[in-house]
Amino acid sequence: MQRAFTKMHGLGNDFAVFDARAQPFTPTPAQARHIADRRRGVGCDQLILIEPSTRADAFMRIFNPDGSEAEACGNATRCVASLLGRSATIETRAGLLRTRTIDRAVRVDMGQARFGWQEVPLAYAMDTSALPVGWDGLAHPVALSMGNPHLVFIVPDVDAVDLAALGPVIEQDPLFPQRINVNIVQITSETAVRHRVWERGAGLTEACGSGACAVGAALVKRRLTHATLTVHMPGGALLIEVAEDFAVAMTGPVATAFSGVIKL
Ligand SMILES: N[C@H](CCC[C@H](N)C(=O)O)C(=O)O
Repeated sequence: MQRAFTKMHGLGNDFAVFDARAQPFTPTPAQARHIADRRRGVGCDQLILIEPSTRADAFMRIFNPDGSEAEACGNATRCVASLLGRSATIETRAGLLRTRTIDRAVRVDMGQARFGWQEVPLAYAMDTSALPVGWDGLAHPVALSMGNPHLVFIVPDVDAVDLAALGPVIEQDPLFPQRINVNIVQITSETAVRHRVWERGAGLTEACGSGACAVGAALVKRRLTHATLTVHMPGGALLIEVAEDFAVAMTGPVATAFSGVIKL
């Protein structure tokens, strides 16, 4: 079987996007791993499927390179929104997301950050605004869900953290029944931060949209920054706006690299 795809990225967080609205396609975990493989397949941080939806302009499914399916993907939501036109509603497992494309930037209402321990989820009850846990100098993170699970550690210097070593250990800790995305953030001013991420099921990526939203919500929860802030990641920056009810909006660029066909 041959399948056409569009290779896109949001700040270097890259995706193989398959439009499955006309031709249904559900990759097996092995096929998702093959497509994401940067030597044997297309190569991407996530495989994205656009499917029909009865509630929105499209349903978006998200597969990590390890074959696991995720509930949310901020950067891919911006990419798919840019394919659907000026303002679109996209349904994911996390719910309905409203998007608006203004020139080359896309704004996504990513929904409310959820801080309940069962919403993250954690394996048992804890104060999610400062978990009483630590790993090699990373301590007292904020735990929350943006539809997908996130941990946010506030650190003095993001470059001093060996995230490649610590990320997988924390991601797989039994405290997180569905594993977790591991974010570290350094506050550089009231309205700007530096962010690095170890993504669940994907590892280190250049940027993480839901992670940037989680960072904004965590810092506002801890009253450490302004509610509108710029999150700087290795691949570029996102504007994050956190509302009173912890609804989070994210605005940033998208790019299409090329189209292709892969044999499965
Ligand atoms: N690895 C994430 C999904 C992709 C998130 C990221 N690429 C984004 O832009 O939000 C997870 O398993 O929850």
